[in-house]
Parts: sequence; C-alpha cells; structure tokens
Amino acid sequence: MKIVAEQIGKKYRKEWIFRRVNLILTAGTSYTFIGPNGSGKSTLLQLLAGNLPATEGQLAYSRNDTVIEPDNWFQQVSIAAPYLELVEELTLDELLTFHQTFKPFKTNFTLEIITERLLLTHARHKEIKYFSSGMKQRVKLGLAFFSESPIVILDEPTSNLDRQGMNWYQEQVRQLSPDQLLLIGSNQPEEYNFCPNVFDVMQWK
Ligand SMILES: Nc1ncnc2c1ncn2[C@@H]1O[C@H](COP(=O)(O)OP(=O)(O)OP(=O)(O)O)[C@@H](O)[C@H]1O
Repeated sequence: MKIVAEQIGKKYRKEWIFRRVNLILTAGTSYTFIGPNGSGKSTLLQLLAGNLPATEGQLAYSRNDTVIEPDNWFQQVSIAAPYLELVEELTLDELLTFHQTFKPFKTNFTLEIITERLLLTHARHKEIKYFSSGMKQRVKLGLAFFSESPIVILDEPTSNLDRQGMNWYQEQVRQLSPDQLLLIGSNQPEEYNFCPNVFDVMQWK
C-alpha cells in the first residue's frame, strides 16, 4: 500500500493551512505528524484519508503498483479521531455488529475476541452512552486497529486514556500487521515514540 502526495495544499477561506506537501507513505512502517494546536495535523490526516479535497496538488493511492480509484479509498482506511463519534444509543455488541456490515474485522476477529482485546468483555451489553471517556476511546481505537484496512489513521490516539490505556495502545500498535500503513497526528511523544518517521507540519507553512 502506498500513498503519494505531490505539492498538496489546503486553504480555508483566504488562509493556507499548509502548502507544497510532498510525501511518499509506504506500508510496513508508521508516520507521525506533529505541530502545535491549529497547525493542520487533523486537516492533513483528513486529506490523506481522502475525506477532504485538497485545494491544490495531487494525491494517489496504489497497491502493488496498481492505482486505486478515489471512490474506493474509503475501503482502504480506518480512522480513529476525536471528531468521529460513536453511535451512543447502541450497545458495544450492537456497535461492533453494525460496524462490520460496512467494514469487516480482520480474519478470526470475532466479537468475543474483539471485546476481550478492548478489555471490555464486561460491558458488551452496555450502551456506549454509559461508557467512560477512556472506554469510548478504546472502542474508537479498536475499530481502527481490528478492521481489515491497509491504512490505519489515528488522530490524538491516547486522549482520555490513563496509564493502563497508554500501555494498551502501545501493545495494539505493536500487533498491527507488517503490511499495514499507520499514520498518526500527535502532540504527545509517548504516542509515537516507536515511530521512525516524524514530520513537523510547521515546515509546510
Ligand atoms: N472547516 C474549517 N473551516 C475553516 N477553518 C478550518 C476548518 N477546519 C480547520 N480549520 C482551521 O485549520 C487550521 C488547522 O486545524 P487542524 O484541526 O487541522 O489543526 P491541528 O493541528 O489538528 O490542531 P489540534 O492540535 O488543536 O487538534 C486551524 O486554524 C483551524 O481553525
């Protein structure tokens, strides 16, 4: 899996958030985008996910040198981000069942295994609206980690997680498949201390 960004720029009204972003992102490793609040990390991740159009430049997805059409990009990507909400009226089991109707989980990942990996076996029949913020965050991350997606995008992955949650996050990252591509937006070194490719978005101002 490969994402190539060429001269990508994004402008909101009259303000350029970033310009001239050139990146080649390849599976089997991770990339982290850092920068102060409001610098454009989330916007860049949304663009790379194909959720937002670029104002200028080109973005391409390919797999084994075969181009993937933009209409099919969404099938390649799983995202966990603060601005993406869970369906609060559903129980955890209902949410996972609903989720897998449009984004299947990895092979052999049954609801039992997933809820165990989430450390939430006891809460399977509880509605999400009654989960603590840390429990919700683990669910969001789990949907990204355990779905069958070549690209995993995590924006502020450990917000609301305690020490145990941080250790859990690090463990799940280690268990990602070697053919997945991991993109992170972060301001906290502990979220990306394993990541060999760190870009400061301020370089693209
Ligand atoms: N829909 C929008 N319309 C106008 N401006 C926007 C919009 N979305 C984001 N912005 C602006 O783009 C800039 C970058 O925002 P973004 O959320 O990408 O930053 P960030 O680095 O992820 O910040 P944080 O660390 O606070 O999450 C900010 O100035 C923000 O106000």
